[in-house]
Amino acid sequence: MNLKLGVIADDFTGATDIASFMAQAGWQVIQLNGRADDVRLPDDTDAVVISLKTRSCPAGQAVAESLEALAWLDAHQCRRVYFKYCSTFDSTAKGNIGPVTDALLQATGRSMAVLCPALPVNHRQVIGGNLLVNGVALNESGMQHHPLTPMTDAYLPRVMDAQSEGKTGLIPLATVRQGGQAVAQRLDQLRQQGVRYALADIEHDSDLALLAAALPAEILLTGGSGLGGAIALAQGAARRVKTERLPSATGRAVILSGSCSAMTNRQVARYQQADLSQSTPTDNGTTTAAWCRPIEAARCLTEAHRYAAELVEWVISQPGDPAPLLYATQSAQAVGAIQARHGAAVIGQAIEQLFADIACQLQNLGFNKFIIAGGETSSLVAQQLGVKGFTIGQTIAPGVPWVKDIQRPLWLALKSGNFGQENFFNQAQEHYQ
Ligand SMILES: Nc1ncnc2c1ncn2[C@@H]1O[C@H](COP(=O)(O)OP(=O)(O)O)[C@@H](O)[C@H]1O
Ligand SMILES: O=C(O)[C@@H](O)C(=O)COP(=O)(O)O
Repeated sequence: MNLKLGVIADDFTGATDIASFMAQAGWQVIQLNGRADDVRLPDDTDAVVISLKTRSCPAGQAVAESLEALAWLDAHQCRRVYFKYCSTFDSTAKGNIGPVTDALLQATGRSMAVLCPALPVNHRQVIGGNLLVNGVALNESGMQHHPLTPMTDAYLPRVMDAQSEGKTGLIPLATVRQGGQAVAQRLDQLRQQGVRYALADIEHDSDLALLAAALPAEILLTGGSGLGGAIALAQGAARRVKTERLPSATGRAVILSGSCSAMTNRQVARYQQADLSQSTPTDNGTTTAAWCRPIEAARCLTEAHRYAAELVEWVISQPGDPAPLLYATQSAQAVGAIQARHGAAVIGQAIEQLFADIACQLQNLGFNKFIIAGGETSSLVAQQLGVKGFTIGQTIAPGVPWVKDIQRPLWLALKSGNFGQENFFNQAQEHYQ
C-alpha cells in the first residue's frame, strides 16, 4: 500500500465531506471508522480518511486518538498526512485543533503546518485571517450559537493561538495568487519569525488550486475539505471515470437529525412543509407533518430506554415514503434553555446516544438507509452501528455523499450541520435506484 494522502478527520461528517471531494476528483477513497485494522483496503486506494469523534472531547483524548490514527497511516506507507477539521474551525475553548496540530507536528518531525479551513463552494472564505461564512463573520453566522463549539471570534490567528503552543501567521491572498515561489518565500519568512501555523487566505476555488500546487511536502496539511479536494485534483486525479453506486430503493430509510445548526433548522422545517394537511400537534403546541416527530430532550435523560423503544415503534409504524424524521433540532434559544436546565454536555450526549440506540434497533429490524444530520450525532451513530469503513457514493450536496458500509448492504448520508440546500432530506431520497 502506498497512500498518496492519509486524512485524520475530527468527526464523521467532516470525514465524508473530504472523502467525497477527493473521490469526485477521481481518487479511490476509503473512509475508515477509527483505525479499523481488520478492513482490507483495495490495492488501488489513493487516500484513506480515518474518522474520529474528537472535535469536542477532552484535548488529551483527541491527541491520543489522532496519534493512533497517524501510526496506522505510517504503517500503511502514507506519503502525506492531512488533519481535517471543520470549515468553520469548530473547537472548544481548550482546543482541539491546536493540541492535535501540535502533536501531529511533533510526531511527524515537521516545523510548520498550513491552516486552510476555507471551502468556497460552501461559502467559507478566509480574508485577512478572518473566516467568513456566507459573506458574514464567523461569529455572526449562527455558529456563535453552536451547542458544543460556539464560535465567537472570526479572527482565526487569535483563535488558534489561544489553544496551541505556537504562533499563527498569514499567507495573504495576494501571495497565494502569485503561486509557488511567492508562497514558498512567505513560508520561509514566517518560519524565520518563529511562526508555526501558516493560515491561508482563500476566496475562490482557484485560490485553493494555487495553494495546493504551491505547498511543499514538508508542511503539515490541516484544514477543511476544500484543500483536500484541491490536492487530489492537483495530482492529476481525474484519471478515473467511475460509476458511482447508489442506495438501493428496496429496504427502509429513516432520518435522524441531532443538529441544531441554522441550515438544519431550515431543512427540518422544509421537510415538514410537504403536506401540512397531515400535520399533528406536538407537546409544545406547534404542528409537525405526520412523518416527522420531535424529540423531547428531557426524556433522553429520565427514561432513555423506554423512550428509544417508543420512538422505534413510531418509526416502524410510518408508511415510509417520505422517510420518517426524528429530530432534536431546535432554535438556538430553545437549545440554550434546555442546556441551562441539564448542562450542554450531558444533554448533548444523551440525545446523541438516543439516536444511536434507535439507529441500532432499526438496523436490526432491517432498515438499510440512514440519513443523519449533525457531526457529533453522525459520529456516534456510525460508530455504534459498527460500520468499519465506507466506500464513497454519489454526492447529494457539496460535501455530503451517500456512503456505503464496506462490509454490509447499509447506506448512510452523514450531513454536516450547515451543509445542503433546504430540501436536502428530500434530495437524499431522490438518489435511490
Ligand atoms: N434540543 C437540543 N438541546 C440540546 N442539545 C441538543 C439538542 N438537539 C441536539 N443537541 C446536541 O447538539 C449537538 C449538535 O452537534 P452535531 O451533531 O455535531 O451537529 P452540527 O453538525 O450541527 O454541529 C449534539 O451533541 C446534539 O446531541
Ligand atoms: O468542514 C466542514 O464544514 C464539515 O466537514 C464539518 O466538519 C462540519 O461539521 P458539523 O457541522 O459538526 O457536521
